[in-house]
Order: sequence, then structure tokens, then C-alpha cells
Amino acid sequence: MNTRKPQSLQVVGSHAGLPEPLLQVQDVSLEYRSAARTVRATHRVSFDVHRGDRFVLLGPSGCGKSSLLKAAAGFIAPVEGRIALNGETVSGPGPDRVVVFQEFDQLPPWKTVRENVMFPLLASRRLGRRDAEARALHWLEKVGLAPFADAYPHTLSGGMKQRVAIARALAMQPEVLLMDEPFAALDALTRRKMQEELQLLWEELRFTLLFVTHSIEEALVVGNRILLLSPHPGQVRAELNSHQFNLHSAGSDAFQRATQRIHGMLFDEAAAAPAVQALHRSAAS
Ligand SMILES: Nc1ncnc2c1ncn2[C@@H]1O[C@H](COP(=O)(O)OP(=O)(O)OP(=O)(O)O)[C@@H](O)[C@H]1O
Repeated sequence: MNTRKPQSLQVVGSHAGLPEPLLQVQDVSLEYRSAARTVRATHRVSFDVHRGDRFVLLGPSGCGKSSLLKAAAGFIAPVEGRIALNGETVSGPGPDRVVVFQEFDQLPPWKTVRENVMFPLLASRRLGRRDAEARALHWLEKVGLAPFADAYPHTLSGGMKQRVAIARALAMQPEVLLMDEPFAALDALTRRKMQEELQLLWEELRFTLLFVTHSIEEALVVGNRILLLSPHPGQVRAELNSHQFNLHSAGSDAFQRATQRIHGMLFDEAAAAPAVQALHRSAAS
């Protein structure tokens, strides 16, 4: 658990001295094209995710957060720019990037909890049936659902379904776990509990996380780095270090100040300008 005293938010500039990023998003523009029109979802967005990061994409509805996550997953291709994992251009989906979605129906209802977790391990031919079953049970234990291994998804609460989806994703041991507003459909108490459980899992396993949310509080609690995106089409407003915050600092003065500052950067052009200038200044130095 992070017990460091909360400090003020730092705008991130240069990453000089850091090892090669695990996931690189370079000048990525994403578009949806139909015969009638073209929608530009993001405009030349760049960011680097390092191994063990809890990297959050934060911005208003429609700024292209989910589109960026889908592009990192390989479901959609950039119209300009490049996404690379371990230096290799992402050209399609792969078992090294697993997505947890918001929707509870991401679990096939005809499979038990155990079979749901086993399914990608078997489909990707990572493991044979016996090993897949052992691994599924291991991960169900980690998320506290081993007693429900033989249950069907419709008998579970929303939070339990999301735990199964997390177990299923982590069982694949992906290079990056991609989460698209995974707790947004849960009630406030369950959402907080799930954020805590995710934090505890990360403390234990140090996986790499790319997490989408439009909640400033959730971004501060979940992330160690936050990319702020402008309204549609999404462009980078600023990148912040937020490792000093966690569920225990939520509600503190420093947390409230950080929330207000981010709110200003996201929604108030005048407040955003100095942050972006600071970003450029430190990137140039
Ligand atoms: N399949 C699609 N076809 C056409 N346009 C799309 C499609 N998916 C997304 N868009 C558009 O792309 C833009 C970005 O959408 P996206 O879902 O990535 O934003 P978001 O930041 O995740 O929003 P939200 O927080 O509301 O989920 C929006 O203008 C949206 O209408």
C-alpha cells in the first residue's frame, strides 16, 4: 500500500533515462469512416506506457478514450501514427493484450465461471484442458470467486461478473491489461471495493495496466500516470504523475486540490493552457 505523503500533481515532460516503453502510442489519429461521413476520434495522440505502469486515459465523453484502447488492442488501425508493443507495430488483436470491458455481458452466459476463465487459455492454445483448469481456479481464488467456479454468470452480481472478467484477463498473463471503464456500471460502494481489489492485485503482481475512465477521482485512485485528453477529437492536454494518491488519500485536501486542478485542465481552456505550456517547457529542457 502506498503510504507516501500526498504531494501536488506533477506535469510530466521528458522521459529521458527511462527504459524503452512497453507500449508506444506515437502521433495516433483514429477515424471511423462510413459512406456518409468520417468521424475523427483522436488527433495525433502520443504517450508511452512502461512496464508496471497503471496508465490512465482520462477525458470527457467522446474524446476517444475507448477508441485509443481499441487501437492498442488491435481492433482498429490508426489512420496516422503508430502503436507498438515491445517495439513491434500492433497490427491486430493478440493474447498479449486482453481487454476488460464495462458491459456485464462480456461473459458467455452458457459457460460456467470456471469455463469462462478457461476459454481464452484454450482458444489461444496457451494451455491444455487440465492446466487451463488449474490456472482458472488459481485466478478465481485470487479474486475471491473460487467457491463460484461452477456457477453461471446470470447468478452473479455485477461486481462478481467484473471479477470473473479480471480473473479471465489476468489468467492470460498479458503484456498489458486493457480496461475500458470496467467499474462504471457498478454502484458506488462496489466500484470503490473493485478499485481497492485492483490496487491490491497490482501490489501483488505489478502487471501493466492501461485504464480508461471519465472519472477524475477514479483516475487518481487507480493510476500512477494520467493522460488528459481534450474534448472531441481527443488531443493530449497534459500528462501527470499521480502515484502519490490511492483510496486512502481520497477525500484529503491534496486529493481535492488535484481533482480541482485536473477538472480545470480538462474543462477550462484558460487553466489548461499553463499546464500544456509547462508540458512543452519540460519536454524541451
Ligand atoms: N463505431 C463507431 N462508428 C462511428 N463513430 C464512432 C464509433 N465509435 C466511436 N465513434 C465516435 O468516435 C468518437 C470517440 O468515441 P469514443 O467512444 O472513443 O470516446 P470516449 O472518450 O471513450 O467516450 P465515452 O466516455 O462516452 O465512452 C465519438 O465522437 C464517437 O461518436
